Amino acid sequence: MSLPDPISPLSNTKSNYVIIVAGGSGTRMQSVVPKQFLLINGKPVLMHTIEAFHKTEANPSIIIVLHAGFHNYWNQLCIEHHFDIPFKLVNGGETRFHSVKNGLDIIPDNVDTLVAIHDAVRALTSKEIIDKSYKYAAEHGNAITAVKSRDSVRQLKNNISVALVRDEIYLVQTPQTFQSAQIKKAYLQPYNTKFTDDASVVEEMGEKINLIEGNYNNIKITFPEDIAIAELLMKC
Ligand SMILES: Nc1ccn([C@@H]2O[C@H](COP(=O)(O)OP(=O)(O)OP(=O)(O)O)[C@@H](O)[C@H]2O)c(=O)n1
Ligand SMILES: C[C@](O)(CO)[C@H](O)COP(=O)(O)O
Repeated sequence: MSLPDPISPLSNTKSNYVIIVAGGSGTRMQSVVPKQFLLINGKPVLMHTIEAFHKTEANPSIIIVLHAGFHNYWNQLCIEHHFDIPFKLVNGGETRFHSVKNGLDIIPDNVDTLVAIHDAVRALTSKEIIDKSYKYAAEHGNAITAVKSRDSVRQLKNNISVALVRDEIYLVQTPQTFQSAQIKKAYLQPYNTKFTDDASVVEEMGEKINLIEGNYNNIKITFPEDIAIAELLMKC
């Protein structure tokens, strides 16, 4: 376990990175501590997420983005749970965009590498999907995990709803993995509220966005009932 050291850059000892963003406050969860610290089957959500990346072939250097006020709390949790996977802690930002940017800042500029960006609260991603995303991004510049909509979809505009072609609708998840030069350049752009994920930031530069198959179990833990759902899904 590394101690909080938010400013020093990482040395380039490995070729892959993952930035796990855990800088949110979880307002919709309405829990006493932010949802990334809640327990799934006895272990904090964030630890499950880190473990998912640690057991991959990509074996990335792990950057955790957390609000400064929670660094000590997290380090205490690591001691309690005997959690010894190495990581680097970085301060969270005002929005998800700013948190990702803080993570990117400690990845050296002069290194041609791959960077996966992942929500701490998507603890149910899989080893296979993570490895596939690094491999695909290495060949094509980026790889964005997504699943096809299982429901019919309508768009509502000016009080008129229109059916969309369901087979053309994908629901976007994380990991979203990029060649480092591409994602670092994209995050030099000023913040825009339309940036709801990393693909939308890269797309703004005119880059093609490549979708790869995600998994339906990879829910974003958002509302109180999602903890119970995640516990069940993890046992499946
Ligand atoms: N300033 C922020 C806001 C969000 N996130 C992270 O981005 C991911 C997706 O965000 P979301 O599910 O919206 O988390 P919260 O912002 O915590 O939740 P809420 O919107 O309910 O407040 C989470 O892992 C969250 O910790 C972050 O790192 N920094
Ligand atoms: C990045 C993301 O998880 C892709 O689905 C999602 O856009 C995050 O959205 P939020 O508004 O930060 O919950």
